[in-house]
Amino acid sequence: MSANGTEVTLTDSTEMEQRRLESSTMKTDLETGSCSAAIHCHDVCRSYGKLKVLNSLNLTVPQGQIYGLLGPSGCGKTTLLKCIVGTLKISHGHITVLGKPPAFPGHEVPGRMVGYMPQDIALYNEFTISNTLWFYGRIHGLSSKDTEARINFLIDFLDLPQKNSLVRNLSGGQRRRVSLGAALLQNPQLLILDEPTVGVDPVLRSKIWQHLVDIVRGGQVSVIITTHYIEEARQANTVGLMRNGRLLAEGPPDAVMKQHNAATLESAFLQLCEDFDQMGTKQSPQGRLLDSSPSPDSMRDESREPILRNSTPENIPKYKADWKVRARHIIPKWRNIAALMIKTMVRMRRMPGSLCFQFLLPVIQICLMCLCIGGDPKGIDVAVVNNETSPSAYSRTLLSFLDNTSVHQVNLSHSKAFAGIHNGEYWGVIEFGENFTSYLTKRMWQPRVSKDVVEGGSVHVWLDLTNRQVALMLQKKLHEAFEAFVETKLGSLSYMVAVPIKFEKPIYGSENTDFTTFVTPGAVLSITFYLAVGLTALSFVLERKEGLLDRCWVAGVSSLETMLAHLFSQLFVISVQIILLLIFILLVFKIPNEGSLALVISLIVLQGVTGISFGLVISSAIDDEQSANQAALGIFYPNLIISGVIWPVECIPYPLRYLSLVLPQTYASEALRCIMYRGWGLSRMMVWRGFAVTLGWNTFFLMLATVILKLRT
Ligand SMILES: Nc1ncnc2c1ncn2[C@@H]1O[C@H](COP(=O)(O)OP(=O)(O)OP(=O)(O)O)[C@@H](O)[C@H]1O
Repeated sequence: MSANGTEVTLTDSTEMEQRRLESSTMKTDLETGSCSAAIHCHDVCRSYGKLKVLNSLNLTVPQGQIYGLLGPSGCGKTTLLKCIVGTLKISHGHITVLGKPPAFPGHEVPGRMVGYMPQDIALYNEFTISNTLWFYGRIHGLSSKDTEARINFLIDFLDLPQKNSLVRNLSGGQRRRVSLGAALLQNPQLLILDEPTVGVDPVLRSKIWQHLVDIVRGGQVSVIITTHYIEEARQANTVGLMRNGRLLAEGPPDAVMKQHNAATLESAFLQLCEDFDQMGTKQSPQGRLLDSSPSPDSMRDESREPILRNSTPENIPKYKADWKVRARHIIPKWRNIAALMIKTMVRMRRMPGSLCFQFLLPVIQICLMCLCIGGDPKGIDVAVVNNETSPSAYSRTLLSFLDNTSVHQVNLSHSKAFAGIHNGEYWGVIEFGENFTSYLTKRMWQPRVSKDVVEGGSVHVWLDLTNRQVALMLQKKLHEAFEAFVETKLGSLSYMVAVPIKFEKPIYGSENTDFTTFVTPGAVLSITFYLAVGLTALSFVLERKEGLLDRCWVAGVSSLETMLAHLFSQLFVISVQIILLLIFILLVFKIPNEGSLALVISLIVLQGVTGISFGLVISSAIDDEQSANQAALGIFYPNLIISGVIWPVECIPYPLRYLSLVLPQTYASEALRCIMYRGWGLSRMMVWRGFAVTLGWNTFFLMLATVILKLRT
């Protein structure tokens, strides 16, 4: 069938001839990059799970033309555009864009050659219009002068508000125009615009179309545009009418209308849909929804090939884009990393509250920990039953040595004291017999005494052992009080009643070491690690959800560059956090540091990097904030508990202890304790092992995140 000189129906034989041509000329064209079509899609299939969205689709966007891709909502237009720019992989078929498959090594698609405006707004809300355009200008390597000139042109052309206006304060239509501006910025050879005119007033819509007509006039620029306003696509050189993942027709708008004797493109499209539905009902009652066929080829249905097709011999594409390789530039570009880092800094500056919170949160956490964990309990109520009445009785002297900040003595009768402890009012009962002083004197001075003397000369203590920390403190305070009492009464002879075990000066650490001292190094590492995980895990998830990651990728930013830029920016935040943390633990809470401060800082920074890398893994693998949060929170307690941060690893039962040892913070916490409390350096195994394990995890997480991100973009 021929509607005019350029339109022919594709037959089986021409299809076969085309395939033959494709395979024979593939090599040459990949090498030269020459192709008369700006975009050529051949037999393209793409599914989301069982849902077949693109179904053996063939499409050709001629060089230097506007191609209007039309179709009802959900027919697969956006999916097709994503496959064309390379953010989605196709499951079957071939695509060439400007002569080579998308993401072909060395090809600037994705990159400077393509301007992509996704359907989602995909703009950073904290940016101004100017920040947005500068950001893409940097990525495309435009000079400052060119960027400035293009920004001024686009602001004027797209009728944008002042360039210092924040994106978050713009209306939906204004944002869409900024997004279009970002796609037009570098004057790309190919423009891929997904519904650029939605929410744009008719005057501006016609201005945008006029601009597209102007830019393709020279024959160098090609445009593929999707729109819901079918009639506006009459200004396109070619339209493609899509339905259920297939192209129903492709050709100049007038020819499409003429062929269907329709007065409007819309009615031509309606008629095509009806024809297609009739054919579909006869041939396939199930339609296209369920992909039950294993072979895409077997699903080819030639009767559903485009009814109109622009397929002169010159624009039959000669390629085969069977490239599994999605590598682009392997060596990261500093230009892209710098652009992404500047982006993060600008966003941080625009959110001072959030930045302060990020800086202060670790300090608040460590302060709370040092203040609330590890100290002695205070003001513990203890019932005292003293059956001695004399003011000079030893019992009174002994009680006077009991630390009264920790122990609050309540003098009671025996019955009231026991009633109180049973009612939970007191943590213990301390009782002295009526002859305590005389019996104790006998015990001190006489070598042999009866059991009754020993009994009567003892302090009797009943404890509520339901709170181990309180009970241990009471035992310790009673021992200290007794030692002080003996010292007072016996002076230089006090050794006579001392326990025959003498604790000499400690080799490492101080005699007054407390639980806070043990827990602080591990807590510092955990806090740094988890804050980094939290901040990172969400950032990528949100960027991906808003289409920002895809947009950067299409602009030419690789996964590795995204990772490195995020890592470097977060290092800045971590550095400030660590400086504040160290000031507080060393200067305010006086936690000792016998070792090298440089080693302490390095280990904490490296643990922060471990947190960032792990956050990157979470955000690369998970798509929504809730699941990312759950993953980050889910590992928090198990990791904290079995890393030996709060309780020694030596208490962990065996199979779990092996797991504990391979976790990122177990050896690192031990190493930090060795540096800070033993003053050890890198020559000690316990120190270098902490560094080695941390570095190992960093490398593993970063590689894993890069691979996941690469596979998923
Ligand atoms: N990530 C996804 N996972 C699963 N299904 C998806 C996904 N993205 C799109 N789809 C489905 O694929 C089909 C085609 O979607 P697509 O966004 O390509 O349509 P469209 O033609 O661009 O629609 P519209 O004009 O409304 O934007 C729809 O049925 C949609 O629900």
